[in-house]
Amino acid sequence: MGSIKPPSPFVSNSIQIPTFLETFTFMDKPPAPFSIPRIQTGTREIDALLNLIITSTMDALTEYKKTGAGIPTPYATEAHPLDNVPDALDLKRAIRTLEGACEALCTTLAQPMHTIINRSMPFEAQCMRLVIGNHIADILEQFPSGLHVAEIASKTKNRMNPRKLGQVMGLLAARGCFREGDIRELVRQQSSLLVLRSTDPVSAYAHLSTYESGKAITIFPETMAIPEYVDSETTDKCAFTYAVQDEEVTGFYEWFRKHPDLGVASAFQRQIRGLFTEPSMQMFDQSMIGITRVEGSLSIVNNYPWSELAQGTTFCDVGSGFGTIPLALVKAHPHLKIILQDLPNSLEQAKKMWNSEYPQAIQSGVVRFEPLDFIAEAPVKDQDIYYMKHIVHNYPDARAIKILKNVAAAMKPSSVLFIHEYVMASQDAHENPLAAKAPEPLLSNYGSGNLRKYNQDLHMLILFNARQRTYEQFRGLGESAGLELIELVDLVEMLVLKFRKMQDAKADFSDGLGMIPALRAS
Ligand SMILES: C[S@@+](CC[C@H](N)C(=O)[O-])C[C@H]1O[C@@H](n2cnc3c(N)ncnc32)[C@H](O)[C@@H]1O
Repeated sequence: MGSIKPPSPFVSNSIQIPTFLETFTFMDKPPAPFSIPRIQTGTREIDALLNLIITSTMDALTEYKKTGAGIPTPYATEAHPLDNVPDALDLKRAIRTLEGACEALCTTLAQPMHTIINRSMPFEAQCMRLVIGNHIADILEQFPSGLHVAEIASKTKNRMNPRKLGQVMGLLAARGCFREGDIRELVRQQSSLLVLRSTDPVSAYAHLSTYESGKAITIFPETMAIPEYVDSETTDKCAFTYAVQDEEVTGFYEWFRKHPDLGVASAFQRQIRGLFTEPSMQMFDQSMIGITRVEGSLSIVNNYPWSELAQGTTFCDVGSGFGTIPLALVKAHPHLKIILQDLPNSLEQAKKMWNSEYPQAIQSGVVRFEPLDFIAEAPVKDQDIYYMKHIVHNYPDARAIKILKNVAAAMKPSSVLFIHEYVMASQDAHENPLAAKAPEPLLSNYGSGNLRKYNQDLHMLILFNARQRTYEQFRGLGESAGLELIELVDLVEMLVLKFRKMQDAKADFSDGLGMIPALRAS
């Protein structure tokens, strides 16, 4: 037997790999350019991944440093310093690389069977649903130093079985949610779990993902072999409607309206401030507020030159839900005038929310509420800006084009339409001029660093037979509706695509798509 050579020692180019603390102190002295140690393991790709992990960690730490709130620790129990910051684009950028690199390193070094089986057991989603539905985070919040799982179980509505709840909490603790104490059954609240309290919209979004979407994803593989479903492009023949086929609903939204007592609604209806009339839809709207926070959509408020727009510029949110974005916008830029348009029920809820959050906007007429069925009719005419977030992704192409044509019909020549959506990576890396190019050796789409985008794509598939689209697909949809794409705003996780009515001259894309320089993707 030949001798086995010992692995060569890891050399870190004369500089020791700094601990986070040392690194942070180092960065505290601005004039000194900080140098990242070059790690040499003997494998170029591994070195590159390790370096990405270090540099992106430093970038994330810098963001915490900027807030002055300090760096979160894994077991902190207080509110997370950046959880409610509307504009955390630089942190998002750092985490995208960090997650992509960490996962790439693990999947490179782990045995493939380890990776495959881990991916095949997404049990935590249903454990999360159980925990949300039983208000475990609300119970734990009353006991900052922790509570025995048997006591938690005894405080739940149906007095859950403590042993079984313990198993559920054990898995969630292993996945970074909740924290087990020194005695296994002592469970403490962790800061990340504060968002699971029933008053937090992120919790509504998590419940939607695990209950309604959970039903659909479980049955989805079967639908890929059922003749009426396999090639269906309509919302009444998707995985979700198959999962609830006994009820003969025509789609997701109809099911919601029929079930004020199920899903997201049942988990929350007693917790919400009594503002709303229709619990299921109120909770859907809550979950939309949750997703708005998670995906960082509010960063549009700080990353577009709203203040340069003329006094009285009109902004019409088509399919507004609560109108979370215009609410934040008009608070920051009171010279804008807002119209919210949605189906009558949703609009009633929106009006109540604005009345509670910003009544002066209603009193002064800065905001108006105009019912609309965007499939059957055009929105209010001649607005300066039309805005649609998470609307186009709910519909297969034919429907999406119909909706866009209705918007185009309302637009005057100077109007613009903002479509705020996830934009998928396309086969052609050059197709989307703003697509952030992931550093090597990450996958060009950042791999797991962009996981939510891919999950959202599946979400649209199973609930609506729809999809998230590529830049090129958006441009094509726009052209089919008489709209041309003239500008993009990169918000890291999502993009805003700006269209105008098709004019004789094509837009000039040579200058970064007419981007305002400050908004160009980094
Ligand atoms: C996915 S939600 C997005 C809500 C909001 N834009 C946001 O991002 O938070 C879709 C919205 O479209 C509304 N909607 C569905 N069908 C509609 C229709 N035919 N006409 C007008 N609004 C509709 C729903 O009521 C809901 O508020």
